[in-house]
Amino acid sequence: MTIQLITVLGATGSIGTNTLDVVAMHPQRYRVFALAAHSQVDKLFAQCLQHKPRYAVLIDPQAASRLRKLLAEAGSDTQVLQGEAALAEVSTASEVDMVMAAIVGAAGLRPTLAAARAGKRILLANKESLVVAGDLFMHAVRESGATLLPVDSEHNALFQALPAGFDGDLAAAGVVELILTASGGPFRHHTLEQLQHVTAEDACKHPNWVMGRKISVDSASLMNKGLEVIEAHWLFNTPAEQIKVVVHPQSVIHSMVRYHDGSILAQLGSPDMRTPIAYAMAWPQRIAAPVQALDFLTMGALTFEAPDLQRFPCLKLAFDCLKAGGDASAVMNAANEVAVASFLAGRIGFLQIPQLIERALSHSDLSLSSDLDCLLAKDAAARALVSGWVPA
Ligand SMILES: NC(=O)C1=CN([C@@H]2O[C@H](COP(=O)(O)OP(=O)(O)OC[C@H]3O[C@@H](n4cnc5c(N)ncnc54)[C@H](OP(=O)(O)O)[C@@H]3O)[C@@H](O)[C@H]2O)C=CC1
Ligand SMILES: CC(=O)[C@@H](O)[C@H](O)COP(=O)(O)O
Ligand SMILES: [Mn+2]
Repeated sequence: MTIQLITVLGATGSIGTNTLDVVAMHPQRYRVFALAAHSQVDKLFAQCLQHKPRYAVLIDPQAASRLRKLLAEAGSDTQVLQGEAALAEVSTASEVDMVMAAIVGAAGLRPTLAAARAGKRILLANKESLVVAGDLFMHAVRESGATLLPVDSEHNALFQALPAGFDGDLAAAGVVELILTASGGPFRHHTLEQLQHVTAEDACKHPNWVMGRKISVDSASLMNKGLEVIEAHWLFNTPAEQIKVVVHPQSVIHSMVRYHDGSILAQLGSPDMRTPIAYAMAWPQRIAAPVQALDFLTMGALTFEAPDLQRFPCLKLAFDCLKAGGDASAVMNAANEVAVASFLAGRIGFLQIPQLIERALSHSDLSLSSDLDCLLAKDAAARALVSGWVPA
């Protein structure tokens, strides 16, 4: 078996760490080419000692200098690169077979797009790449012949439940609709009054998944599901009208595909990202993943309910932006990133997140452009607007 080389963008995060768990379980199959992060030196240093990548990348120059010193003292051969351009370098190098795209937020777009343009096998966790620039990203994948494999648990489930070789023709595949499951987050039973007082710590206590702080807040506001609706639209060429969201608090069914003949195909599993990560790494084969097997006899009832758009308006905002097209989703995403960071920093309340996004959308001159520079300019403008509205 030939060993495949992987670059992990966002190596120190929740998805990055889970990816390295799967890599460590299959040393005869995978080896790390590069590990990249923003500024977490100590964690990246430990990962470099364990996985011995050829390159380590940090965005922050001081952090990169410190890592370089630590690795030299430890006698490591890993070379440290710094800055955004290095992310693209380690994602497009000719030796690289696959890129795990697990940087959080729109910051992940440029290197992931570079990997797409270079025709790599992309394991896509960074849903924001598709939310900001889905049209041009999918175009780049088609042009280069890159292989795009969804890691996000719902989209990985949909990919597994769609026919093999699905080419985006829903009617030909007999598909009626995609059904995304949502846990409902930690505030599923909260009233609007209670939602006024929740803290960042409350929001980061997801009932089923252990994840980074930004996506945890998105799950709590249902913006995560909104981002995922847009992600599903681009990945599976599915219009908003054929994407449904159902709240399923147990997070056992990861999503479903409804077919014309009345069949519904679902993918089930323990809520552990190492399953979709292993699936994407090995596809079309399957490899073992270090996850707990699902036990039907102890899991209890699986339940379903409709999402409440009054208490969680972010989901409706995302559907509206998808229907509007052009740069609306990029503006929404940028406003959400600033609002979530402000909430995590204790500067705004939870209910201000959708309010700030709505305000940003109504103050932006939305267009139907899908040009990268235009999208990035809209992203920057929305960030500046929302930052100006948040108390220091
Ligand atoms: N966590 C999960 O279970 C799931 C996550 N996803 C998606 O995967 C992505 C990653 O999520 P998650 O792992 O939870 O996030 P984390 O916050 O846990 O990790 C984020 C990673 O990105 C790095 N990073 C942040 N900003 C930059 C930047 N500007 N340039 C380079 N690297 C950067 C961080 O580095 P540092 O540590 O140095 O700051 C860290 O390695 C998100 O898009 C999320 O929506 C999708 C499905 C499930
Ligand atoms: C693990 C994963 O894919 C997350 O995106 C997860 O889906 C979050 O859960 P909810 O957004 O459904 O609460
Ligand atoms: Mn998900």
